[in-house]
Amino acid sequence: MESPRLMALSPGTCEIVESVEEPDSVQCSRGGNPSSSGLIINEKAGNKPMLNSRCNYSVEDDLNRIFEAIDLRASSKGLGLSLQKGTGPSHRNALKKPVRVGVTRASGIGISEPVSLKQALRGLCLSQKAELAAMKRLTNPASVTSEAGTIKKLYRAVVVEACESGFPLDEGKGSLVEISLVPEKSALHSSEKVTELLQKLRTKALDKTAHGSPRSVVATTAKVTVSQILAQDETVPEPMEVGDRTSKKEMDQKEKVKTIPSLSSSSTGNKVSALDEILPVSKKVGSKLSTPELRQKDKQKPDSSLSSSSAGSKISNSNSTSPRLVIKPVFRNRNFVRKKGKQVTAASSSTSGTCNEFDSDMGPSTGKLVCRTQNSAQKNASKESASPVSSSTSVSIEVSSGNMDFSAKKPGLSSNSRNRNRIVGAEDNENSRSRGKGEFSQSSKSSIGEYSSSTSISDESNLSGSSCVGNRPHMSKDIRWEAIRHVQMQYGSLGLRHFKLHKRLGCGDIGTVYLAELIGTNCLFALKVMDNEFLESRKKMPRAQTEREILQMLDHPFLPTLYSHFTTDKLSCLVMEYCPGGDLHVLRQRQPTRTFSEPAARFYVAEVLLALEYLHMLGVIYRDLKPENILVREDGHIMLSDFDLSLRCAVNPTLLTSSSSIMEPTKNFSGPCAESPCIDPFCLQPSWAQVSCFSPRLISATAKTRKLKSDLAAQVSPLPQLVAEPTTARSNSFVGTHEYLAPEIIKGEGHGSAVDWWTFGIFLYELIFGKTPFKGLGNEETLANVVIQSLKFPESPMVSFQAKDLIRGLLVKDPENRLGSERGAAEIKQHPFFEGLNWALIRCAIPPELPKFCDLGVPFMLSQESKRLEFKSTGGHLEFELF
Ligand SMILES: Nc1ncnc2c1ncn2[C@@H]1O[C@H](COP(=O)(O)OP(=O)(O)OP(=O)(O)O)[C@@H](O)[C@H]1O
Repeated sequence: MESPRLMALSPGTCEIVESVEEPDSVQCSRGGNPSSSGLIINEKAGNKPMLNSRCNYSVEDDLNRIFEAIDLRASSKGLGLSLQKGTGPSHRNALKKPVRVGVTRASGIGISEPVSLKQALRGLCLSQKAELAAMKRLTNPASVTSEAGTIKKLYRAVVVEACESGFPLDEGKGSLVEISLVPEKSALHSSEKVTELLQKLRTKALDKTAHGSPRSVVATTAKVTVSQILAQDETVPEPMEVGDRTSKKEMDQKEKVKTIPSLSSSSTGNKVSALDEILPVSKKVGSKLSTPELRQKDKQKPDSSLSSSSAGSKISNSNSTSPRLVIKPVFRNRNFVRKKGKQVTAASSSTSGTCNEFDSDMGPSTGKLVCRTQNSAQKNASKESASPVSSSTSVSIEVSSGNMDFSAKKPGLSSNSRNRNRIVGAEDNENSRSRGKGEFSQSSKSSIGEYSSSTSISDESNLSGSSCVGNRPHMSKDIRWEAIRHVQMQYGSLGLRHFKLHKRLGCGDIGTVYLAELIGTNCLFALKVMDNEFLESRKKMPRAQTEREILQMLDHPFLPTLYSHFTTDKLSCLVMEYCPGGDLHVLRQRQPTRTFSEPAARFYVAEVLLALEYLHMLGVIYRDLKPENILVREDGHIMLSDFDLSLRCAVNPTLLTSSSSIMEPTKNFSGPCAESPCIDPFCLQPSWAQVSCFSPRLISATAKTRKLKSDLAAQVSPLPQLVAEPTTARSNSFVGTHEYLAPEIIKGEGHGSAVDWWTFGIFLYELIFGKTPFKGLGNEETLANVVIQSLKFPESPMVSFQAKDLIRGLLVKDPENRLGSERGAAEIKQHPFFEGLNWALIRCAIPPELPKFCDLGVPFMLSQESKRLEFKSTGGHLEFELF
């Protein structure tokens, strides 16, 4: 039977397919119609979801019950839960065996004792921040109601099925208990052009692979551009794909209807920030504005409506003949995901929504051109003068209808081109989309953003309140909160007029960032100014909204704090934490060798990893990792910035339990023994060990003993594993930066959080080797290389085996076999490259030394004598000028 929700989807808006799979938490928190709740479990069994009462369930209680149930069954047999390989539908689950966590996991949680979620998280070695994030999410009333309800049902399902089947959990052929608390969400969105391109590319790659060794493939493809491939392919008939695809599509459609009956229609709600609610509406301001403090009146506008969606949740029990209990989400079948992705890709290609933006992005905008020119000038200026604020500096913003014209004037500046693979949206128009980086970046890899509003899954319940003030525990003592509050209280609202702009820090795809001082407070902020009309006309409003929504959620030492945001009739502004150290791209170039030492790289990637882990736990797939987006704080620690290309999706906390299986998956370790039993005579590692054979030879004897002990401990006492990252979320958006794009994005196969681990691998590679691994002569070649070319390491600098092994594990082209794809950041943290790193205390670690000429000369608190900017009205344009 066709789901009414599925029918409600608008044709081609594949993202809605994703957005409708919102957990029922949304329903609960919004008092939504219970019938539209996505939960379908037990309904057929007559167990009506207790929609009212379930809001009171405690996650911990439910988890405890699960653990108790597991414990009972396990202990009654005197065995731990055992994972046995099965066949059929649940076979895949056998492959999803968690790699056991080391010693630390043995404490805190155990199967023999019921444990709380908090304990479980602790035991899983999650960093405190990550733990807080997960706890916060789970203690969020909306999440609790959803997840507690779901867990309860899962619990029932486990117990009922176990009882009915008569098989205890540890008996029979398989006892993997895999519990997904919420369904995966797929943001299906595609670029027809790129999909088509890569379809051909892939066909070509396969042909090549079939006809030669990988090495010869590499050698050949290095010279073949995508256009050449396409040109050749035009003469070659497509191999029966069309018919197949149609029938596949139909089958997929049926499958989708059959397996996802709970797809719900998306709902849209207007979101008015708490700040906006609190603040009175100022007088509407005209196009002419004069001095910032006196004449600028910001009209506080309610935030644009955010597309919200509710989602269905489905938990299907495997009807395997074996006594396995597998409770897994619909999209666990990744083949299905792929099919679905393709199907939606095909469907969306008939609509213009996505492509419109893609196309519109191709055209150069006046604003962007001006911005680029000026940026070049400014970049040069930063070379010539280390002084961040010079008296001769002039920064102006011009806002004209439809276009945003940013300009920064510095006398005597020459252009300094630093285009590195710059395109956004179209390969043939790369120069039109240059992204200025202000003084910080001297080179930039522009982000590709084929994006539609539906990709952004707005979920108000996920936002920790729209007020940005005072709800960031880790920054609660920050005087900047007080400063903002003070101004708000004094003037009733916060607006542009309360800031003086000192200089432009850089401009991106959707706005320009200024170093701004809150007048009268001496506090500095990074003020991101976006032109509403420009955003609307370029269909970039969803990106701006996504960024703001994500920023509002963040509370992490390696992520920016959003202090406030306000909207006038012309501009949208984000008041963010200012990061004075520049970005890692520039910092790398300022290293004597233009590369970071391995310890320095390890430090930076470790902090980035924690930030990504936190984001994933919040249901954010970052998608745009690159050195340019890693800003350096005053204290040398990092801050991941720029979230407009991020994907919001449901977190899919998964409890993976396996036990006696001592054959831990080694596929994620790409050492010589990763794929098959080790035949290396020097390999001392037992065949069941989870590390590749290089470990015994490279790690210390103590570390080796510790490892073996922990492995043995894990063997005796296997523990359930909580994976709280969106490992199965899916999107088909074509977003990212060429050199950093994951193969699955390029191929348009649908991607999930594993793209962040791919970019993480490229990122580490670039920090260490000073270049990205697949860069071609042009963007097309780069894309082709990403998909086809095998990974190679330069001979210099000399890099440890661990570093290379980590990169190899991350840069696995198949996302399913990529390190991190199964258990997220936890998997990566355990890699020997990070051996000895104290994750919890990394904030207190001493960061790599910053070059003296870093932009740290800008005082955190400006002196009263500092230069200031004022608004100036010039014929309909809004200008800020330094005088
Ligand atoms: N909080 C901050 N502190 C200091 N500089 C910042 C801050 N945020 C942004 N910048 C600078 O401003 C520039 C523009 O940032 P922004 O996030 O708008 O765009 P972007 O990173 O260039 O990319 P995109 O076009 O994808 O948005 C950045 O390159 C960075 O150098």
